[in-house]
Formats: sequence, structure tokens, C-alpha cells
Amino acid sequence: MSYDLVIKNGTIVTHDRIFRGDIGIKNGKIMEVSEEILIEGSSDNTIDAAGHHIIPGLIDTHVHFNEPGRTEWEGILSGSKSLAASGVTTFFDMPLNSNPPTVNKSGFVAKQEQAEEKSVIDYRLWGGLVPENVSALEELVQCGVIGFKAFMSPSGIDDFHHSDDVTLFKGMNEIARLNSILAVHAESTVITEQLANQKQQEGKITARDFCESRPIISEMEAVRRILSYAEATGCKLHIVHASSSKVVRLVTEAKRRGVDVTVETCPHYLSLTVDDITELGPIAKCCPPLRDQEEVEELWISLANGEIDVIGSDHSPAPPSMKTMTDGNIFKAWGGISGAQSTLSILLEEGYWKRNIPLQKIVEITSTNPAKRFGLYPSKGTISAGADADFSIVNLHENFQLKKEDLFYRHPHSPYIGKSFRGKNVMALVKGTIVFKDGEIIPKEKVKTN
Ligand SMILES: NC(=O)N[C@H]1NC(=O)NC1=O
Ligand SMILES: [Zn+2]
Ligand SMILES: [Zn+2]
Repeated sequence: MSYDLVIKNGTIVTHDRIFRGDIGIKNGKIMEVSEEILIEGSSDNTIDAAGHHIIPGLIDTHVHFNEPGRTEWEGILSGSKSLAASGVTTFFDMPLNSNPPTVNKSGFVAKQEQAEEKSVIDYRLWGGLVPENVSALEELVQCGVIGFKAFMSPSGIDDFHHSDDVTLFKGMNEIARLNSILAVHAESTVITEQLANQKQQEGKITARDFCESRPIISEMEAVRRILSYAEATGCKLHIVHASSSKVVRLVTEAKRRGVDVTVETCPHYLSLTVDDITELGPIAKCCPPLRDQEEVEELWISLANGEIDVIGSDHSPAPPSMKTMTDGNIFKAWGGISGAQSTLSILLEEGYWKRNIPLQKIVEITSTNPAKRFGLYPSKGTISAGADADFSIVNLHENFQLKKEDLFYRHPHSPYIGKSFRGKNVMALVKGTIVFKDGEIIPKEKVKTN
């Protein structure tokens, strides 16, 4: 059999296997994975991956690219380039921070047009659940949303309202009927608003004050409440950005009771602490906030135990003017970390190298589980015949220090600038096409393998 492309001599990693092999690709799909593929004639292009690991392209389930409407904050082109550069081959864009938000068909179509034109990788779109749109959920499912996203506390964006309990309950009944899934930002409005007001009235406006104003108990309260709605409605539930293993444990217990629920955490909760936001300021501000080192270590234990299903970057960028300190008050800065380009680096440096997290586990939480949870498996999330030819080719031994110039973001700020990492995505392929190689994005029209 003749292929469009053969990747030879690499170490292939899936969620359950690690082995040396060749991969034959035709029409964007994996046709064959075997010990050795003999090249017939000269028509086969080859990539020699000797010394490198080939993993299923990462699926970033949680990004805010802000286009259309707030493209000056990021954009689908710059955002998707940053993902390609780091081995992510599919992203799910959140329904908010873009304007119009993705809360009805016209909002969906407006974003899809931009994404079709501009994304350098594969993508899907989240729909939103807001108090105003329960009747539009069905048309969004028909549009092909990957699921719905709701906030239990204010989102920071005026055009995307958070859901009160009645909206959540009604919405979840509807989403269950539509056999879709609800992803939830779970923090308690009551607790976070009261504490934030109190802190600021008392003039307590440091990074630590901000973190203390959104305590773990506020996440736990919201998670318990939304789990009870999931139990009552039968709605599939996904908790995004759990900042603590205490939150993860609530999900584990619910799974044991038979609730159809999964949980995501983000690279920043696995690598940064309150000390980092104290030092870096608003660049490291996010909601829920960073926790202490003990929590970081506990979260790694939860991850190693298989209690964390998915890693999403929650890339939520904003212009530098919104990520600086105003009046010495960190409460006023934008909450959101630019991290889309660093997920794999953090998991390799902090997980694989420092904490012995197996590569298969990293593949599972960055690709296989997201694909399974959101209905893309086995087209995505694995390396086997029939799947999309989406890969990250990784050099585990390449050391680098992240520089501002390396970032593809519209606004190249990141809490990880200056940090050293071991392990790098050296090439990314989407449906058999190289999209990133040797530090550069390959423009669509110039794709060649050799
Ligand atoms: N609107 C928005 O992107 N909010 C995100 N930022 C953040 O730090 N947490 C979020 O939910
Ligand atoms: Zn959120
Ligand atoms: Zn988010």
C-alpha cells in the first residue's frame, strides 16, 4: 500500500501502550500502525522520528480565543498557532469573551465562520447556558456544539451572565433531554462576592487577599450543589478548572454514586502557587485562584491516581493594560492566565520529569479522555488505524527556557516566561498535514513533509 506520508522509527505512546513503530497515513487518516512499514517506490513522503516520541495530538478542551468581538485580546489565528506550536491539534473554544457570545445559532455561525477561515488546527465550539437562552439550547445542539458551559458566579464579562440555580436546573433538564453535556465554572457567588467586598473595604488588596477571597470551600459548595442537580436531572456534567484535590474528591465520590461527571484541572494549578501571583502580579491572576504548594502536590497525587479526567489550559488572555496593577489593587485586574502554549511543557517538566508521571497518563488526560468524554473517540485521542492523523512529535530531552519571543499569543505575556522546561513538541500534524515544524507554523498552502 502506498501512503501520503509515513512516520518512521518513533516511539509511539497511547494511553495504554508505548512501543516502537511506523505510522502510515492517507487522506488525513491513520491507515496502518506497525513495527515496520516498507516504503514502496518514491511516492511515500517520510518523517524520520527516530529518538522522538509520537503522541496523539493534544485536545485543549478549554480556551477563550475571544473572536469575534474581542479579537484585540487574542484571536483564533494567534491562539491556534500557539496551540500548534505546543502539540495541540484540536481546541474547544469557550462561548464567552467572544462577542457575540455563543448562546444561539447566530452567535455560533459568527464564530464558526472566523474559525473556519483562521484556525490552523482542528476545533469545536462550546455553546453557552445563560439565564436568557434555555430555549436556544436545542438549536445549538443542531449546530454541533461540543457541549454547554455555564458559570455559577459572575464571568467577568457583561455579555455572558452567570446562571442562577433555576437556570441551572432548567438548563440541565434540557441538556439531559438533548443528550449533551454541561461544563460548569463552579464557584459560589455568595461566598466570593461577600469576601471580595469585605477584603476591599478593609483595604486588603494584595495577591494573597485576592486568593483568600475565593477559598476552596467556595468551589466545594458550588460543586456539591451542581452535583445534586446532575443527580436529579441525569444531566452529564463536567467540572472545569478544579484548583484543589478537595474539589476533585467530591467528583470522585459522586462518580462512585453513579453520577455521570468528570473533572478538569489546568496546568497553572499544577505548577503555580500564591507565592507566584504575589511575585508576578496580575499575569498569574485567575479564577479560581492559585493555591499553596501543598495543594499543588495533592493535585498531582489526584492526577496520578486517575481522579482527574482532563487537562484544559483555560487560556483566558487579555491585553497588557488589563493585566497590570491599578491603584495597587489586584482585584481590579483581569482574571485569566495565558497558558495555551505551555500545557505539554508543564506536564512533561513538572509531571513526567519531576514526579514520574508516565507518558501514557499524560496522553490519557490530554487527549484520550477528552476525546472519549466529548464524543470524538476513536477518531481522535488515540493512534490506531482509522483515527485522524493528529500527532505531536516530542523530543523529551530538549531543554529550553521559555522566552517572550517564543509565544505566538497576540499579547505575549505568560507566568511561565523565564522558566526552564525539559521536553518539547518539535512537530505537530493535523489530519496528516504538518502545521508546526522547527519552531515555525507551516502555512496551509506550503505544506510539504521533507
Ligand atoms: N471570562 C473568563 O475567561 N473567565 C476565566 N478566567 C479565569 O481565570 N477563570 C475563568 O473562568
Ligand atoms: Zn471558568
Ligand atoms: Zn475559562
